[in-house]
Amino acid sequence: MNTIGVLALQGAVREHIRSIEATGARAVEIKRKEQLAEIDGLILPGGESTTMRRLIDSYDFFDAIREFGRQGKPVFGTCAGLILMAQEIEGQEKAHLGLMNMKVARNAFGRQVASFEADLPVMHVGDNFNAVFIRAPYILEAGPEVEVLASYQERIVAAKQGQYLCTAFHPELTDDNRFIEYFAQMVEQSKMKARTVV
Ligand SMILES: NC(=O)CC[C@H](N)C(=O)O
Repeated sequence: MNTIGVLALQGAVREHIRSIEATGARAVEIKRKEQLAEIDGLILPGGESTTMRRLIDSYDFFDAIREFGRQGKPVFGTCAGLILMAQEIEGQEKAHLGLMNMKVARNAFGRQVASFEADLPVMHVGDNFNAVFIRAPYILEAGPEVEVLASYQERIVAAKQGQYLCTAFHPELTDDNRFIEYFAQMVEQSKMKARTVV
């Protein structure tokens, strides 16, 4: 059985746990970096990226998460998690984990439309995915190795780069489990690959 962890320092953790369990995988709240050794994939949840970064540093997660990804293990960032994964953040001198070759803008849909829903076609996932946006970022620029999975009003809102996956919206807030199932498949494939290498 595959085990997927959710970084549980801040943000929408419980909803992700529920959606992971709906795929049949085991779900674990990750509160200490040592727990990363027990999981096959990691979710960085929505919340507040600056606060989450502060907690990542105080709990010494920074290098541990980067190393987790470098081993080829899948990491999925939603909303604030997407911001954490970007190599560049508009208007900020420094990025956070820098796992994906992309530049992102925070709170990018403006105040009036801070939260909204849209039904989007998502590559590999399917049509009419109910995307819930909450003070969402979007991807301003993506490098050639980044595959765009979904856009909304010509802004990129979901992407994949190898073992890294991210969404500006919150798939864990809907009952539609197709997105998390896609991530669970990435986790399964990376485990199979690791087995054949050994
Ligand atoms: N729902 C969310 O995760 C919002 C992200 C938040 N606006 C940030 O900049 O971190």
